[in-house]
Amino acid sequence: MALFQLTSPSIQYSNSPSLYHLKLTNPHPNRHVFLTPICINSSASGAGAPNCNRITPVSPLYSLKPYLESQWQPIISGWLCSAISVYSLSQIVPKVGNLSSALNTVKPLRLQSEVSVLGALALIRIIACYLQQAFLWEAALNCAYKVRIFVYERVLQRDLGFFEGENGVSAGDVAYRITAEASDVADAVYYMLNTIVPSTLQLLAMAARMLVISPVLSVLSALVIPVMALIVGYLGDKLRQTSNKAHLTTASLSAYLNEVLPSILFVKASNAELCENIRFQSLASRDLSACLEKKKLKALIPQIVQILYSGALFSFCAGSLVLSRGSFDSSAMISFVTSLYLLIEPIQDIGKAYNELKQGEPAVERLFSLTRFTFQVIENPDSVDLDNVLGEVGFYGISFRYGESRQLILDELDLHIKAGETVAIIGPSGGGKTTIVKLLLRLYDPLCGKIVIDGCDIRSIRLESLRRHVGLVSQDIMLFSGTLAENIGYRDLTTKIDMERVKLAARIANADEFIETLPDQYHTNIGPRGSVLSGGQRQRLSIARAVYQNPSILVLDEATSALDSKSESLVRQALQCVMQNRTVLVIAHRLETVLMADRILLLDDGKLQEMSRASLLDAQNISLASMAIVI
Ligand SMILES: Nc1ncnc2c1ncn2[C@@H]1O[C@H](COP(=O)(O)OP(=O)(O)OP(=O)(O)O)[C@@H](O)[C@H]1O
Repeated sequence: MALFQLTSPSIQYSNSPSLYHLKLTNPHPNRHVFLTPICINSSASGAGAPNCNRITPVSPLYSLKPYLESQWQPIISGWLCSAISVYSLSQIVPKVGNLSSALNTVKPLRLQSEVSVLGALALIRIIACYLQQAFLWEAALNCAYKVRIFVYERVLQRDLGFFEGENGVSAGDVAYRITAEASDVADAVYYMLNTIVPSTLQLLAMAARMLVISPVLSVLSALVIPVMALIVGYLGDKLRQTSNKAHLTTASLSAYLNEVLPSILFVKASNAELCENIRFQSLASRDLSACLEKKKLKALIPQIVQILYSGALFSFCAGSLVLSRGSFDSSAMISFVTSLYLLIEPIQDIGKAYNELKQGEPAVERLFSLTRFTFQVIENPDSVDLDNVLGEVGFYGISFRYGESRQLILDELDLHIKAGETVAIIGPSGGGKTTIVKLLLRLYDPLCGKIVIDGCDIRSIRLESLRRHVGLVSQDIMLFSGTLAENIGYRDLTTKIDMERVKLAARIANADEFIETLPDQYHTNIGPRGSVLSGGQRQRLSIARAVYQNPSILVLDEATSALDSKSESLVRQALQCVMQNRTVLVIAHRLETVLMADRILLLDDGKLQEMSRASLLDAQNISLASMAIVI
């Protein structure tokens, strides 16, 4: 996480009333940071006070500036090639005129030399054009690559609250933005780079040549440009709107697929293929209409440019014949018309680039909107690393709720767990047991109260250090495509997985017995989300992963819920072994697992109360059952 210090004592105003500049210094100078410029619109507040509710980006494309700057080398190379290409084109045009007079005079030697010079120039232009496109695509794709990397890094930094709850952003939407929309950004950047210099150069070169031949006709032909600009501008704005709509419909399609396909087992078991087909068709048809509208508009803009300019070309050709009678020779006439024709090409390119930019704008905006946020869980710049953790945990006066309008889930809750102790928390479904775990991992911060580990407030511990010392076996088993070893040694995935530790962890979690029966043992690929494994095997694998991490505090959130009784007893033996050297917080619904704990606490109405084993057993069939506690 990059924290910035505001060094300017006050906000400085620029000449523009709608822009404020903040001076920020990065206290981590060795870390590369991109800032997204924003404009704070103060018009509603008057007297220059910034209205923080009305923060809008200066322009979505402006966010790309630092990425473009980092690609200056291929950009300059591409533009140099375009200058060579335009120069050769500007030499070709008069040569075409000369060729026509050479044809008239029928001088074979002159004809031969004109043809060879023209051929050489054409070859130079072809090579330069190719290199120009290659360099500019390199810059555009590198730019999109860097944007992707940055956006994904920021997405991973976002608080858990961004991904869950009623306003949570779906994984499919995020995936669509980082894949497809980032590709749209590459296209927009390419067309922008290809227009700024190459098309402008060609336009200027051809316009200069026309001016030399006939200033009057040139000025007349230039009159068409403002008319075109107005029409294209209007259509471009429409294109941006339809493009935004198309991005949203495709993103919802992607979000839908990301939600349903991982649950294919349930869909099939519920005979829901037809229903899902209907839901998909409805989303796909909305996407179809939006994309069709966008494509039609995209196809229309260059055609309008072409019609306008072809009409102009026709009128000017006819006009030039009348006006220039006697004043143009045939070669000047051919040069003028060729220049005019070649002037259309960059104008069309500008039209296309404008299309791409308008289409890319919403993509850039949606991508960078993922990166603009304020942390809810803030890491204190002075936070410390914990080296050796004994595992004493304390919750003092903790209150918490998800969102201001919601009711309290935890209400001044107190909990003290001694180092090395195993505590089981039971309680009604939805009572807040998992929420306690989220708070311990600092995935959310409590409204009030404090949580301490070995006497140290977790707000003053570096998040990475805190989460290294607290291992979690969660309710939803999270496994990734890859081998068994990669899943167990997940912590060291990008460094070096210690195979000895992997095997030891698998043995402790009683996962080794099934792993060793597999053909590739620890190197067996477990498929998407561990689909080749049974529920019990997946659960033991996730326990092995927590054991590999060797945390001082282990949280088992219903870790044995998916096990059959044989596996559960195997895992229970394993857990007993794991529990010996660490603090364990068990959230369990199974009586056997609960009874493994040193202490049992009941979470009810946001508060914890201790239960004796005897009362737990007594109450098993009466009051606990009436509180909807599953044991
Ligand atoms: N991200 C969230 N946004 C809004 N509400 C949430 C969120 N996560 C959980 N809740 C709500 O908070 C309450 C407590 O949830 P929690 O998952 O902590 O319960 P639990 O005791 O672990 O339940 P279970 O035993 O069924 O897993 C529930 O009512 C749940 O609907």
